[in-house]
Order: sequence, then structure tokens, then C-alpha cells
Amino acid sequence: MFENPFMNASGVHCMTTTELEELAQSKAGTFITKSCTRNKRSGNPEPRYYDVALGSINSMGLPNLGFNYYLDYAINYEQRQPAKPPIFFSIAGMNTTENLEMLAMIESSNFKGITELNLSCPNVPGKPQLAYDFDATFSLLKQVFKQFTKPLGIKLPPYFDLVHFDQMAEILNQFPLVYVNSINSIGNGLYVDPQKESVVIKPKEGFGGLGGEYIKPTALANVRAFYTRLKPDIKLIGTGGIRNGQDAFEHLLCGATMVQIGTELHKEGPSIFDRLTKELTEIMAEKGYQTIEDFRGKLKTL
Ligand SMILES: O=C1NC(=O)NC(C(=O)O)N1
Repeated sequence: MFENPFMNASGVHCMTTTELEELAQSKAGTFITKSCTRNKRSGNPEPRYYDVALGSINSMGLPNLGFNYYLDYAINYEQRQPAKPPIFFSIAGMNTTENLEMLAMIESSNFKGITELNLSCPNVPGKPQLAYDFDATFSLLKQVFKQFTKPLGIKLPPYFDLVHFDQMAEILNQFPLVYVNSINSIGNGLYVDPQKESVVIKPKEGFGGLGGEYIKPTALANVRAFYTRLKPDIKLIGTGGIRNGQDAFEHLLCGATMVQIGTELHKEGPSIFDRLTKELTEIMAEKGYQTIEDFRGKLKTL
């Protein structure tokens, strides 16, 4: 249980212990670490993140301070008194071996929180978004659940075909996942500056993952599609395009249990969680809802 359904999206405001501590002290219900690899990574050349009117474009390339840095922080955080809500730990290995290695280290550690397996980073040159390869995803999850018994969720890219929702849900329903987090950025968009007649980020000739207002309809569709296809014990985390209480309400109405904030958090900083919790509370009061369960998942169709 969390005070409220809000948390950061992995990658935003969670690279360093300073940033993580700001989230810990914020009004967010909980928070998640930057997707890590076994060893630290410098990531792609800058500029690699750019805010635009309708959202953001990024090609960070999984820069992070390495697995041990984040696990040390997470375990220290869990030992604080009074006890804090569970936190989330994101991993994004460069290959199956690295993912299984990190999961084995988490399994044998004192970490008691929730692990998020990121299968959807679109920005490592030459690396596909694993979750677009259904067989590879199935094979990885089979290996994962042979060895991992702690709570595990996965971060998925957006899908755009109902058959893909059916196929992915059929795979995911075979595993004891705690949640599915939809969506990661919409991969490989291109933002053009017409004055400079140029792209705005350096990696991959300007191609990068889109976040923000651009992606809310796709995010809502993915949350809804998995909510209506997955077995009830696999919860949904809704990520994508949440700028205010109304956007959060829409994700919850589609079936999300928690919501993650990326682009807007990057623009506004951790005080956004004060605003979002207040706005959602006001919306619920206006509509006469006492709890989120009064409306969660109850999107009407025509
Ligand atoms: O999973 C990810 N999604 C993104 O949009 N960017 C980051 C990254 O590039 O590190 N990773």
C-alpha cells in the first residue's frame, strides 16, 4: 500500500543518490531508480535529452552509475526508521546473461522492494527493444522465474496492434509477475528545429524516445489493453503523458494501480507530486469518489 499512486518514471530524477533522496523526501508515494547495468555506463553523447512544447525526446543510452551504487542506496533506504514504503529497483542488462546476473544478486541480497525489468530501452545503438521480440521475451522470462522469487514487474514499450496485445498478454499471463508498466517512451521519434534546420539531440542522427503529451493516447491504450487481457494479479503501472491530476485519473480509469511521471517531472521537479496529489484529490471529490477503487478500471465504452 502507498500513500498515493504517484512515483517517478525510471530514468527521470533518479540517476544519483542526491536525486533519489529528493524523491524520497517528496510527496511521491514511492520512487524507482534509474535502470542500471552491471557496471557504470556513460551512455550516449550529449545533447541527448531535449524538452519540447508537447513533451520530450531522449536518447540517453542507459547512462548509470552501476548496479552496486543503486543496490547500496536501496538497501540503506529500506533500513531507515520509521519504515518507508517499498521502493522500486530498475535493471536493464545489455543481454540475458547480464539481466540474470543482476537478478541473482538482487535475489541473494537483503533488498525487500520491487524489481522492474526494463525490456524496452529504445536508445542503445544496435540493440533492439527486447519486448518487441516475443520469443526472446518468453525465453527470458522462463529463465528469470527459474531463479527469481522476489516481486518483479516489467517495463514494456508501446504496442500498436491488437494482435500484439493478445500475443504479449498470452506470454505474460504464464508468469507470476507483480505488474506490467506501460509504456516506455515511443521509440525513435524525430524532433526537427525548423529555424536551425536541424535535429535537437546528438545520438542516432536525432532519433530518440518520445515522452509527454505526444504519447498519452498510446499510453492509455496500452494500459487498457493489458488491463483487460492480463490475469487480475498482474497489476498495471501507467506511464506516459501525465501532466496533471486529470491525466492521472484517466490512467487509473483505464486500470492502472500506480502512475509514473517522466517528462513533466523533468520539467517541473519533485514539487510536481504536491500538485498532482492535490489535483487528483480534487477530481475525486468533485466526482464523489472516496477511494481510487471506486473508479479504477471502470472506463465505459459506447
Ligand atoms: O528505457 C529507457 N527509455 C528511455 O526513453 N530512455 C532511457 C535511456 O536512453 O537510457 N531508457
